[in-house]
Amino acid sequence: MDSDSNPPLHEAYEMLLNKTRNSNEQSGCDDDKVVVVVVEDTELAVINVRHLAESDEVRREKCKSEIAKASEEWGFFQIVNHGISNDVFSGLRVEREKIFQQTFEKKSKENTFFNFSADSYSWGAPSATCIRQLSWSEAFHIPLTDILGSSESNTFSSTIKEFATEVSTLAKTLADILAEKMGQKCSLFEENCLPSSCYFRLNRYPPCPLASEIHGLQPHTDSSFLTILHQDEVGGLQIMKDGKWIAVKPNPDALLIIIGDLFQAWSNGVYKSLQHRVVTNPRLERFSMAYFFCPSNDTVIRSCTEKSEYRNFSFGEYMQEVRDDVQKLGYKIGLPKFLIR
Ligand SMILES: O=C(O)CCC(=O)C(=O)O
Ligand SMILES: [Fe+2]
Repeated sequence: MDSDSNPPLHEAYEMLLNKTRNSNEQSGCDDDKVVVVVVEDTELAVINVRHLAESDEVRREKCKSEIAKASEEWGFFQIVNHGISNDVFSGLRVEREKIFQQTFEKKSKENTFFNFSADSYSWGAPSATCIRQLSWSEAFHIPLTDILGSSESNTFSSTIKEFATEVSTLAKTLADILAEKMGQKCSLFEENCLPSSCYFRLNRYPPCPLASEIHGLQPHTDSSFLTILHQDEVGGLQIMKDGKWIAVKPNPDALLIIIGDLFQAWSNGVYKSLQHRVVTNPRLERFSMAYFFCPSNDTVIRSCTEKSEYRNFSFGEYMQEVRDDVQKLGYKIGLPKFLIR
């Protein structure tokens, strides 16, 4: 990628390094290195979702149970035969290239061609106060309402629209299965998680010569009900299980499903919102794209169980807390703030 396109990550790194050297402030940054922990490269569950369309009920139910079990035990699974065509992904790759190749200056400004607001673009973690909070990456985080609601016609918006239509059906199918396995038949997703309330994110991780020291993306949970993630062949995604980071081997045929905070709150902790992070690569550029299955801002998330660990909250309120914490602290707190004490 052209040097004009890259965000000033090196400068941000130097600045944070100097800041750490010159100050004794701790501010949640007591450990300025990425903690090196055991990484196991295991075979993670791969679920063939074609079975959901089978006439044989036993096979259908078995597949649904696998989905629920993985969401309870891991908060993560991979799916194959998901029905989203390779053509859609090829189209997305072309558009992604175009959008990241623009100059950094252009990316950071309001973009009328792509119809994005300036805050769709982010890089490096702007409110990082120490190196541990720096993410060696850039991203476009796009509210799908900006694209689906626009009459703008260009290859970027038509490719995203096509993807959004296919992926939203998949997301809703998975969410309905998870609700059914909690004994709930509800209209929550049908009524509140419309394609236009969801988000699409394009991530780019430039090669990082300081690989062992910095994250590509700092550890976090997703604020969605669930996330559908596509990663390229480079690798770097790690998930947290029983206190260990586990590397997710790239599988070109699979999509990754990550349970987010809203499902954890809604299921009162039965489904686990998964901590994950991306580690950098010293030589290779990496890309990923994520679809966040989210409700409208005014949707109230209340547990489907009689008693809940979490108080009720609206999605809008939740996101506001997340934004405020990231701004103030450099990182997200998320669900622990909503625990009933
Ligand atoms: O790049 C990846 O593999 C993970 C991206 C991610 O976690 C996110 O965008 O929330
Ligand atoms: Fe994530």
